[in-house]
Amino acid sequence: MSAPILPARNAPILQVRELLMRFGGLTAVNRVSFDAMAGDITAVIGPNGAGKTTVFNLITGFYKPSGGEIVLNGPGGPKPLHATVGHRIAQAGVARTFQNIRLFPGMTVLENLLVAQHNTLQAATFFGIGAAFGLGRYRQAEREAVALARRWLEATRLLDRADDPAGALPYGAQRRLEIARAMCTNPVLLCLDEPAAGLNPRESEELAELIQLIRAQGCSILLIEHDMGVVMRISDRVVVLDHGVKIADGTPAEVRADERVIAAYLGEGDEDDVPAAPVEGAA
Ligand SMILES: Nc1ncnc2c1ncn2[C@@H]1O[C@H](COP(=O)(O)OP(=O)(O)OP(=O)(O)O)[C@@H](O)[C@H]1O
Repeated sequence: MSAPILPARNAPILQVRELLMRFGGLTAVNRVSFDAMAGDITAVIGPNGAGKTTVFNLITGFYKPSGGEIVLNGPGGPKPLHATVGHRIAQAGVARTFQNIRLFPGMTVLENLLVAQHNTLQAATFFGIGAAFGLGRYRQAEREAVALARRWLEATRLLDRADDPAGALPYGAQRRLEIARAMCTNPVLLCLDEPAAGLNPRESEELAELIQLIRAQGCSILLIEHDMGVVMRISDRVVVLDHGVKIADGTPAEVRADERVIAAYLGEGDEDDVPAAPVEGAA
């Protein structure tokens, strides 16, 4: 598998410009602009209803914006995601996970990862014709798909559960499987929507390590997360939304010292979520 040609670190992998999303009379995302740098973990945070998931849904093609631009600087050059249909966005190298886990619970763990590679397998086998005739090219593509799945099962510590139904895994393991499935599409940008939701502190710590491992392998990450311990520890840059508007954008240290950010969280009654620094040595 040849490595995709990507922008150098410190060049944007994703450029969001004046992004606008209206639902009837409600402006959920109001002219938001930010860059996500190649090789970075960029967090998008904000109180409930700030517009975070809507931004993700716009980047990944679930919604079409009312205005503005989203450009991915992927292996094939700049791609205007705002004018690209959802499955083409996935093919361009953007993968995502969801707030609510969306696996195939009756399929095995391994099968969930092979289904994620369906498009690659089809393309390698002349849309299934090769498979029907048992062509070598199909078997080769299948071997590569299983090898990629095994690699991510190892990274997510799920290899020993490969043959179990996905629905039988504990919650934290299902969250890791969702990430493994997204990584089996070989993305250049991974969008994680609240990956730490429902995890205990040890699982959150392991998740933070997994996200850092993914970044170390050259995949840029966009992260929505309410767990400020995770966000402040692993993010290179933090974008803060409030009522659909960007109110801050900077390093974790800059953002947590920002008066507007503190006021936005306190104003929403989410005092527990105020982005304070993680306490050293805390469990
Ligand atoms: N499909 C939709 N139709 C109408 N309104 C929507 C739709 N999706 C989101 N909204 C509204 O847009 C606003 C932003 O919602 P969004 O889910 O993006 O916020 P969020 O920051 O992800 O919140 P949370 O942290 O609670 O998940 C909210 O007022 C929400 O009710």
